[in-house]
Amino acid sequence: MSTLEQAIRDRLAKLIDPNTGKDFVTEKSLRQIQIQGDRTTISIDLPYPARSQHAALTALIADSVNDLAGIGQLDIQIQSTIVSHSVQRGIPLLSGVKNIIAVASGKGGVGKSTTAVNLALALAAEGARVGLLDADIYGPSQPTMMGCAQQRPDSPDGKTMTPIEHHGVQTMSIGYLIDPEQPMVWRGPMVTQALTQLLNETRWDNLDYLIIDLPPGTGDIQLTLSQKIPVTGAVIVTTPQDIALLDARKGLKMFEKVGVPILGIVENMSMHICSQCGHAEPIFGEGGGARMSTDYHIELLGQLPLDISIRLATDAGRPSVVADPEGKVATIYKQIARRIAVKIGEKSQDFSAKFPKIVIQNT
Ligand SMILES: Nc1ncnc2c1ncn2[C@@H]1O[C@H](COP(=O)(O)OP(=O)(O)OP(=O)(O)O)[C@@H](O)[C@H]1O
Repeated sequence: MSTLEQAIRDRLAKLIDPNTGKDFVTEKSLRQIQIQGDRTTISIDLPYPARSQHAALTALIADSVNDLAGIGQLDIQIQSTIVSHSVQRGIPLLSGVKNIIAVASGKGGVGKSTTAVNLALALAAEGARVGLLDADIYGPSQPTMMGCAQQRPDSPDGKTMTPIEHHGVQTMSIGYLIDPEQPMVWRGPMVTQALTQLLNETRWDNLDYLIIDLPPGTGDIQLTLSQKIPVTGAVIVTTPQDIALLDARKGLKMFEKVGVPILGIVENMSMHICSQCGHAEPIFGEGGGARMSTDYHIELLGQLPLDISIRLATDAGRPSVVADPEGKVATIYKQIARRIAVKIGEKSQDFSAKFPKIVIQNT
């Protein structure tokens, strides 16, 4: 290793990636340093998608090494590689999907589907390949929120379905297959079967992340699903209200029971901001998510205001991250999505596909 290469490595070993809080050497994202004549190329390979961060990271790295003697013309290349991470023991990974993120809530109406759809869009905006499975079988709202309620999935082989791609996300929902006017009167085991079928019989195309919008609650359906689906981590959506928090706590316990790690809590409808005067009022209480996060040592990933623009955007089939990508709300969703991706990137990798299966036979 040349003196210059060592000097660059030493600088990057002290430089903190603001997204992970770790230096570039510890987070193993420094892939290569190439010095050819008066040209230096530094290649960074991040474990999380970060298109919106490329300019800031490039400037940060350039600033930290620019003064080194002999660096010449500096070229900083940043890319992301998302790999599969471990899931519950004994459950095989799903073909075409690297990581599954379950979005859950203890009770209905807290904004779980709105959060799931915006997180999926935020990860896609950062450059990841993303899918969204609407498992909210009693109230499939994703087709409307994603603006593709009129579409029907194709089944070229008559056995599997091609997901419907919209706003850059591959989607599947029971809502595409049933008459939305007909109430669903399915019992627990039928729901679980329908959902696992929907998940397994969709031809997910090389996804980095599949977001699953789980049915609300913590009953048998949710428990069975979390035992059958290979989940990398779960996100719990709650409002700051006590009752919603009590239910969210049950959600935490449920995932703990089946060995699914909790990536964090999203507090929705944290504060109402008056569209007329800008006055902020905590309609659903204050600080609940933060208390829960402290009590259970779980990260509070972010807080969304109760904002009419969020409802209008999802009703119109263009969720906030698509409708106003640089707006305040989209920025919060993108921050939450990045935190989730970083947390997944820190988890241990799943090597099951890389190692041969060892079978010990008794003779
Ligand atoms: N932060 C917010 N500000 C304003 N409206 C919101 C917000 N979050 C969600 N909503 C609206 O609240 C309603 C319920 O949201 P959503 O369908 O996402 O909840 P849910 O928890 O998935 O409900 P369910 O599980 O019963 O389907 C929707 O009309 C949505 O547009």
